[in-house]
Amino acid sequence: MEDLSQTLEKDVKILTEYLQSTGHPLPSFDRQTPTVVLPENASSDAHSARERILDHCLRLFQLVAGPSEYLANLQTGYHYLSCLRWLCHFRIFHLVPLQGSISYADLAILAHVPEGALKSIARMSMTNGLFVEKPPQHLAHSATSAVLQTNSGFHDWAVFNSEISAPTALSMVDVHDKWQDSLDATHTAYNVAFDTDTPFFKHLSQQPERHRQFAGYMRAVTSSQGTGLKQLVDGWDWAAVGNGLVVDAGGSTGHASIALARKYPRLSFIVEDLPEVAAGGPAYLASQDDGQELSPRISYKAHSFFDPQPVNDADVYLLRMILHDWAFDDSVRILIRLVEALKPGARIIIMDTVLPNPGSIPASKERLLRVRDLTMMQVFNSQERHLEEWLEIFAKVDQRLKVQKIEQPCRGRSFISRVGCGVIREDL
Ligand SMILES: C[S@@+](CC[C@H](N)C(=O)[O-])C[C@H]1O[C@@H](n2cnc3c(N)ncnc32)[C@H](O)[C@@H]1O
Repeated sequence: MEDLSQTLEKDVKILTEYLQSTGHPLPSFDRQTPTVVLPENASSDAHSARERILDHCLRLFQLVAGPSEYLANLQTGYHYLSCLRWLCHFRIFHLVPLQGSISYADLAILAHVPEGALKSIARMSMTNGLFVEKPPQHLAHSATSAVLQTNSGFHDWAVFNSEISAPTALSMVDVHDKWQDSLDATHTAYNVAFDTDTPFFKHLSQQPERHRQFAGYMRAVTSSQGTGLKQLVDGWDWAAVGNGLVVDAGGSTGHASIALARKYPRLSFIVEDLPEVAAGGPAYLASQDDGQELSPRISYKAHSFFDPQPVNDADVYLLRMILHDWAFDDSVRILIRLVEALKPGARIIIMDTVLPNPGSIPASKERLLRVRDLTMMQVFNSQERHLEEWLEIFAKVDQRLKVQKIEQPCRGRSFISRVGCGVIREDL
């Protein structure tokens, strides 16, 4: 315990000195605090210190709570999520004003909810950083709860996690009772939880509000510290592609292509996704401040990556956070469609997680990768993969495929490790 607290003290000093010397605000519970503590381009020492602080705080908490308080603390996780769902559903994040406060009594009338329940749920959420009670019997935003009003992607993320991901996770037992060894994309915890035999993305596409929410969820994931687009934009030598064409396969409404287009003005992009998703792309692009300027270089195409690839003159085919959604055989099929379309010198860039060995990175980081691994299993019967598992997929696609380069952008400082993996046909 003392060792951990001594290291913690040193790291707090490193982080504080960095923030002060660069004019960034210190972390605070103040309502106006920035949503990100350290900018992505901060020094790697500062990022490493912050990561160690997170990890040591977690370990100190577990150490001092001791085994006897383990279960009591476990309860907070599912209660925080059910409170989050309730607060989103009754629009509490939007009804509490960004400036000042509102009394519980007035808020209960506006939200059409019982005042007593509102108080209990808000007060539980306050123990987790959402809202503050200031003055007494009045609710005001904290910096974190305010983001759930001001950033629609984060609100979508909260709804999606509490309404879809949490019930899915709780159905793991039922799915493995029912289908022990099946890797079928319709034999998942999601299928059990939502009583459907339709695979996730198809099921989503049948519910317009849900698939809109999922696009927001993806944008929120992309703007969180550690999973940001900076790793995509700076983690590969895109400038070397010159004035080439990039196909962003499964590119949602185009946030990754937009980020790349901003930094690399010579590149152009075709964002492909399922018809319902691709249809929302132009409006999303138009909603960007520079949307008009970028639009000549970004177009959208309804296309399933299981069908023959219609664009065969691209220089890069990007699969960002795609293959982890698909089990081995489907991942092979998706890649085969791209290999068929590769012109000489073209490449496939895969941006996905390469899992570390258990215990080889701090638990505060590893647990977020494991969340993703479990989510892939629960929703798609897929998984996050270790390097050997990636190599097995590539070998099955085409023996001529070779991995050209594997990069871990921002090594040791990204909150979630992502690896860019360039694959190119050997004979081209
Ligand atoms: C996890 S999201 C990744 C989105 C984006 N590439 C990113 O990095 O944020 C997976 C995307 O794959 C799309 N998708 C699912 N099935 C597809 C298919 N058969 N063909 C094309 N896109 C598909 C989904 O609609 C969704 O936008």
